[in-house]
Amino acid sequence: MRAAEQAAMAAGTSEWELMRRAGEGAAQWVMRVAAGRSVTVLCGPGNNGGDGYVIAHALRRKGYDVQVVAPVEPKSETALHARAQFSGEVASDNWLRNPVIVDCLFGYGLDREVGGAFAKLLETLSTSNCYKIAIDVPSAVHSDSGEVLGPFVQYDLTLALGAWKRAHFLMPAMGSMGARRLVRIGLELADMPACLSARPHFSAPDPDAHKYRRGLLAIVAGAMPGAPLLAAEGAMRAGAGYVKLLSEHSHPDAPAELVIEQGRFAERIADDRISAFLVGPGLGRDDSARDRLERVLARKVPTVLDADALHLIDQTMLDRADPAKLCVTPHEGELAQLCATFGIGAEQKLERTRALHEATGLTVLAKGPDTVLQSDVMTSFFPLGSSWLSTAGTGDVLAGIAASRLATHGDPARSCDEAVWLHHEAARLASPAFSAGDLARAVKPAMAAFL
Ligand SMILES: NC(=O)C1=CN([C@@H]2O[C@H](COP(=O)(O)OP(=O)(O)OC[C@H]3O[C@@H](n4cnc5c(N)ncnc54)[C@H](O)[C@@H]3O)[C@@H](O)[C@H]2O)[C@@H](O)CC1
Ligand SMILES: Nc1ncnc2c1ncn2[C@@H]1O[C@H](COP(=O)(O)OP(=O)(O)O)[C@@H](O)[C@H]1O
Ligand SMILES: [K+]
Repeated sequence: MRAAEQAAMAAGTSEWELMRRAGEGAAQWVMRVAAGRSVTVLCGPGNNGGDGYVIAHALRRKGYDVQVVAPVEPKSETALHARAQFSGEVASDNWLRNPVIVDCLFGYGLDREVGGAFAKLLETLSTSNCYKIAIDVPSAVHSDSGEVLGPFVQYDLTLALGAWKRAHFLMPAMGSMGARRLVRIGLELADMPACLSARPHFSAPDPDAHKYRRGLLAIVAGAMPGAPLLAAEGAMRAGAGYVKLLSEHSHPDAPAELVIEQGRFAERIADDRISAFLVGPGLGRDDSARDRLERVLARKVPTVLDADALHLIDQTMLDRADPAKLCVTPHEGELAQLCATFGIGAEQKLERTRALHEATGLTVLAKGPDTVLQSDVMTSFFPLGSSWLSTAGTGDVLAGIAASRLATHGDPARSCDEAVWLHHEAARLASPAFSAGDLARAVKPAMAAFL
């Protein structure tokens, strides 16, 4: 963000002009929400506070009753300029008298725990029943890590200025932001190493399609039958032309359209029409599970690794595989396990995800409310999914969808990206209180949203 702002300034746009665009753009949103009600703007010492004075000035010009509360005077030259323009009341007390509060205490310049008068203001804000708007990021949020460094405030609306920051898509910060909207200020944001995933687009199968051309997915079953069946239910609706379950057991409850192959595993996986594998859900962690995983990895076919496979995989197996064709889909605990296996010391989710990719070459889809995808080219973040997804088996469904997409085109990063969107849309359609089976069945109508 700083680099993009520096580039804009080097090209002739002043910092004041950027602040004016940011503040006036944000003020449009504030007015839409306030709809004539009185507004209090909290202004801090830096340029986030500067934005606050621009917002206050813009509201006042439109006839709004505006109170500014600022514990200290601005420190930066541009913020002082903004302060000088605002001719209304500026108080330094802790009395927030209006029904709409705009928080401009700190933006991405927050670099330490919030204390003193600023913390008191945020505490007052947290207990007030007013409508709360955060400008750029909530003021106690560290914009790079998503950590909350002060009193926790639940906002109704967060207006990101110029570009999304990482904290807009990382927990715990994202959980405090309410609705999130982006205010554009004309920055060039090409070649960013991180982005918000763009909605994917799917097409109907080609006119000359047949089941193998559309992709044959082989799901490796193991000790527990439920998880691979859930994965298969998702996979059959996510694009692959043919989904098979390779299993030693019979599955009397399996749907008729799911082909179950029993018999010698080595022969089954040798079929060169298989365009992707899914290994892990229900696999187990014994020697037989390890043996199956090793054999699949040695095939060097695009593969999704989930659940038990994430506990079994190690460097020796990876040395015999082609990591560029593999994606792993860990939840928090599995990510911790993978980091332990591959000697990664990072603490935070984003750093762990990136370090795991760096160390292994695997495409990493780190699941959770703040899902992060790390591939060779990009870190991707996603809009928030339904919190009803927090139920057992939904990860198996996600793995099935990702493997199905992988079977259709063979690109691990694209598969994971598409799978998150399909999973979220299926969850939206199946909500509320769905089971993993309901979710898998909702993948079919979810597909329609992306055609
Ligand atoms: N630089 C630019 O070109 C633009 C910046 N904009 C705004 O500027 C913000 C960033 O501005 P700044 O870099 O000035 O940073 P901030 O306004 O976020 O705050 C930094 C100031 O707060 C102090 N500070 C940090 N943590 C503190 C704490 N815990 N307790 C007390 N004081 C603390 C710092 O010493 C510094 O004085 C963005 O978030 C955005 O709102 C926008 O106006 C768009 C243009
Ligand atoms: N609170 C939440 N909000 C949004 N998505 C969630 C939430 N909790 C879990 N999820 C999603 O639900 C899925 C859970 O996967 P996982 O933990 O592997 O479950 P399981 O192993 O039971 O299948 C993941 O896709 C995750 O991103
Ligand atoms: K803020």
